[in-house]
Amino acid sequence: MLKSRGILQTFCRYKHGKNHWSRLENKIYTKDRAMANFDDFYKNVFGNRWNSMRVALLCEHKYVAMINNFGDVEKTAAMLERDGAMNIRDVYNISKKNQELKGGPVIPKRAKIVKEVSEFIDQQKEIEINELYGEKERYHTSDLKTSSKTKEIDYKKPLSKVIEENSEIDCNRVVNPDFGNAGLQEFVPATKIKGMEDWLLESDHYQYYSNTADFPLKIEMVQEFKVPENLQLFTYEKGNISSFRTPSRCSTGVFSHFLMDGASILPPLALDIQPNDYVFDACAAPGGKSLLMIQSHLPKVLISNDSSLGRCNRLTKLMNQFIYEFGENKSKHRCVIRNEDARITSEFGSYDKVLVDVPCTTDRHSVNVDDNNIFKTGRIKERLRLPELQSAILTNCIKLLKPGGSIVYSTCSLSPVQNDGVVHMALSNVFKDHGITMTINDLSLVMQPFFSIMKFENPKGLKYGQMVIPFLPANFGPMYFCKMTRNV
Ligand SMILES: C[S@@+](CC[C@H](N)C(=O)[O-])C[C@H]1O[C@@H](n2cnc3c(N)ncnc32)[C@H](O)[C@@H]1O
Repeated sequence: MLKSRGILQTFCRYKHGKNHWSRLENKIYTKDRAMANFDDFYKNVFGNRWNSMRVALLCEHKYVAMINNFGDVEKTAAMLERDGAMNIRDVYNISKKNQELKGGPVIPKRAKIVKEVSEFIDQQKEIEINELYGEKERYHTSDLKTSSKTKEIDYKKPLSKVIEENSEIDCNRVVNPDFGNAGLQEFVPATKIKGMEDWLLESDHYQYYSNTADFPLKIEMVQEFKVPENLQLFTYEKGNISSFRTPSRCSTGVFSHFLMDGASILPPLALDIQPNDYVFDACAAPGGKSLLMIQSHLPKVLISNDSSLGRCNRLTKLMNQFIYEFGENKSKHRCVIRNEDARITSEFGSYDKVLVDVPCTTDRHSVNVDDNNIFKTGRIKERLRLPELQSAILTNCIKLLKPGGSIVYSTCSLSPVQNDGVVHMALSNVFKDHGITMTINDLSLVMQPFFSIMKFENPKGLKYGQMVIPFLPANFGPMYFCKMTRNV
């Protein structure tokens, strides 16, 4: 009797409990919310191409293997070659040579689509601002648009004159007081959407791509790019979905190789670190990109910084697993782990190279894993504030550069707001607040030899940076990165 009651209770729990199949079927998982959000936003940005990116994001992720120079290098290289992997430096050099034999690379063009996208977003913006804030706001927004259009900056003028005139433009503008001093209006601050969080989608409140740059800007095409001699990075060719062996312990006790998203190698490589450079990795944890920079043996000093203590601990653990005697002899490896908010680091003018790999919507993670997902209902404000956080980190990190020093900004998001939009905001901030001007280093030419192993977004669709997009035969990314150099 007792036994049958137990069975009945279990049955009822199963039938009516939270794990009942009908409940599970109807449950909206956080990763589904993330996908619904991306479907809404990215379809408008990428059109039909979003469908193939979407499939790739949901399928198995592709990795590259970085050989650990503190382990048994030859043995690991031989093992990877035996398994059919190719050295990325060889792939790059051969592709480059082939391009030259075919008459040289095609000079890429930018920014046609940007205009179309921005026009579309402008229309959206008008409609949505009216809906959210009423007619009064339309008056302000259109006023702001006209005033910024009527007074264009002449970039050939001396900097001091430009600053003087720029401040005059600011004074003449009708700035919407509800939007703070955001003259460029890239996005509505998260504080302005209080109470609307439940139904807000990404594209409902962000406004980006201000076509008018109210700062002087030079764009230079980078002509030279090299994978450093000390780095041994291996990949399988496009279409080959073999996976790498699990790293094993070497005779020195460290792991043989490190597996990372293939597109993640590009931001630190784009930095083009030179021997004896002082390097700052602003958002370093869990540490893949810092590890790559250490493996190149190029930096004189690398400060690997992260604002999260827990993640700094993960970073230290990673370094101990891959760098021989890291804990005992940090000075030998010239790598220092620091736990600081990169928005307030104040070593201004100190670094030759800075990497800013910011927290973002981590698109691939968000559509696949519920845990630690930024699309959780409780994290809406944090998510909507991301562009503010990203631009504050980038703005401060630009100030850490020596004149002539370079910075690479990167995200693993497809969102134009978090990518070109944040770069635009930071360029505007450093000019307006500190008179710092930057040159965009356009990497679209030197990235072309990577086309044989990764899928890149057409530079026409981007304003400042490059982007590796998810693609089934080469399922890396997404990874956006933009290189800039501080003018003297
Ligand atoms: C995308 S992850 C960085 C990944 C890392 N670069 C790598 O290659 O492994 C972003 C990191 O930024 C850190 N972060 C967030 N806000 C920060 C801030 N204000 N200053 C410094 N780090 C921050 C997070 O703790 C997180 O570890």
